[in-house]
Amino acid sequence: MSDFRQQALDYHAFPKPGKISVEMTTPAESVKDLALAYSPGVAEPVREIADDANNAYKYTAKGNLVAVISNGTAILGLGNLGPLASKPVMEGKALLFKRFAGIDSIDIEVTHRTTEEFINTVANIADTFGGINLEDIKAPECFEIEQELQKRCSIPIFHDDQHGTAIVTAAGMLNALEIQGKEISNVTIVCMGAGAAAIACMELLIKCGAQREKIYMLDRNGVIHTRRENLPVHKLAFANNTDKRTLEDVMDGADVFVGVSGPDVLPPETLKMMAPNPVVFACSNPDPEIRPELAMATRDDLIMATGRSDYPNQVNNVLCFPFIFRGALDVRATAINDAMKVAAVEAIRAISKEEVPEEVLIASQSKALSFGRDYIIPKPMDPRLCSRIAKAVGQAAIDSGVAQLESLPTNLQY
Ligand SMILES: NC(=O)C1=CN([C@@H]2O[C@H](COP(=O)(O)OP(=O)(O)OC[C@H]3O[C@@H](n4cnc5c(N)ncnc54)[C@H](OP(=O)(O)O)[C@@H]3O)[C@@H](O)[C@H]2O)C=CC1
Ligand SMILES: CC(=O)C(=O)O
Ligand SMILES: [Mg+2]
Repeated sequence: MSDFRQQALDYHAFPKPGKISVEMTTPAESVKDLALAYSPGVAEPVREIADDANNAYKYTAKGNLVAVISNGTAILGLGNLGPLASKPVMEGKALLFKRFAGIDSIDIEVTHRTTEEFINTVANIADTFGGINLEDIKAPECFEIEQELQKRCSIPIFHDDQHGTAIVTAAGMLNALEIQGKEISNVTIVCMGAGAAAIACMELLIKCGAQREKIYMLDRNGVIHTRRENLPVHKLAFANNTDKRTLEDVMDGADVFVGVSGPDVLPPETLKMMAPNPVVFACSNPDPEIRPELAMATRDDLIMATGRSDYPNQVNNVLCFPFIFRGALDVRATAINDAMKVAAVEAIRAISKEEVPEEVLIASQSKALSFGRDYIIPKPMDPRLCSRIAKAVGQAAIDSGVAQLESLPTNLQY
């Protein structure tokens, strides 16, 4: 067994199996404590909440609690391995919520027969939480699930693989294009993958100025074009009126490659075909569409990003989901809307251009980091992410009318 594989398994097995636990926040030592915490004292907040549901934010953990919910149908780029196998990833997301944004989070893996059954299960438990982060649910079911839950629930429902990924991709892409001296409105974009992450990334890039006609999206059957039959509706929106059919056809002269598909699908010979100064986001996890070493050895004019922590330029939704939920929870937002997403994009972009604090250099084992080819986007452990993104998102929620509080709380702990 490789060293790293064993280390990863040990990390998950010790000192206790798993990565998260539940802690008490009030004393429970004496008879008096128990009388307050449980019977008879607990009846008082019960009555208050029965009178007014908003009191759940005052007397329970709801307001700082996010459920990470999956059915395991698209676990990273590993595929449909079922709900239980997704648990390490979902515990990981819960760990990241706590570590980076102080949000208590619990993972829930749902076994279901139909999409409707999944939706009913989540809708029926939604009131327990301040927000729901849907994770690793494959397309096309993820679209119906998110839309239906948003209709049925009064808390933010956010499919991280769609919107978290799109927000970080947009922030990184706008910065990378700026460094490469290219305008988003002029670039030709190849998107490998046509699922949850791909559709949301391309839709947000279009909102940021990219032209739909200049986007070529591919799935396992090659380029998605207008003459392909039986395209599902989410792919139809990206059907390009083109004679190009293969990855090579569309990569010839392309400025941007976004990979949200699977491992090793971008051969070096194809990378060579791109226009000068290209941007390559190979974001499939854990194994990217092309390994950075290979890409950098193939040409030296590219900006390269992956979804991984162990290379420069980590384009990964970890830079978004803890902080966008922090902002949403802080103002009791009922939804996460486009205004909040754009606020997150801008906040992430801005931090990338500022001086990097010493603690971030130490945590990322870097001697120096400054805006440029190898630093297009902040490091996840940058403490500015929480305060800056959360405040921008909270304010956007207030301004766009989805916050239940009228202003940002004054006692924020970050
Ligand atoms: N860095 C990050 O932050 C994130 C990265 N990702 C990565 O993106 C990938 C997709 O995730 P997600 O969108 O949630 O999953 P989905 O199951 O919703 O979509 C997967 C898509 O990838 C396509 N695909 C898979 N393998 C290949 C291949 N060999 N060649 C061409 N297309 C392929 C599928 O094609 P078809 O439609 O034909 O089946 C499908 O369109 C994963 O690797 C995941 O790790 C996802 C979210 C965040
Ligand atoms: C990062 C992530 O959410 C994924 O790869 O699915
Ligand atoms: Mg995911």
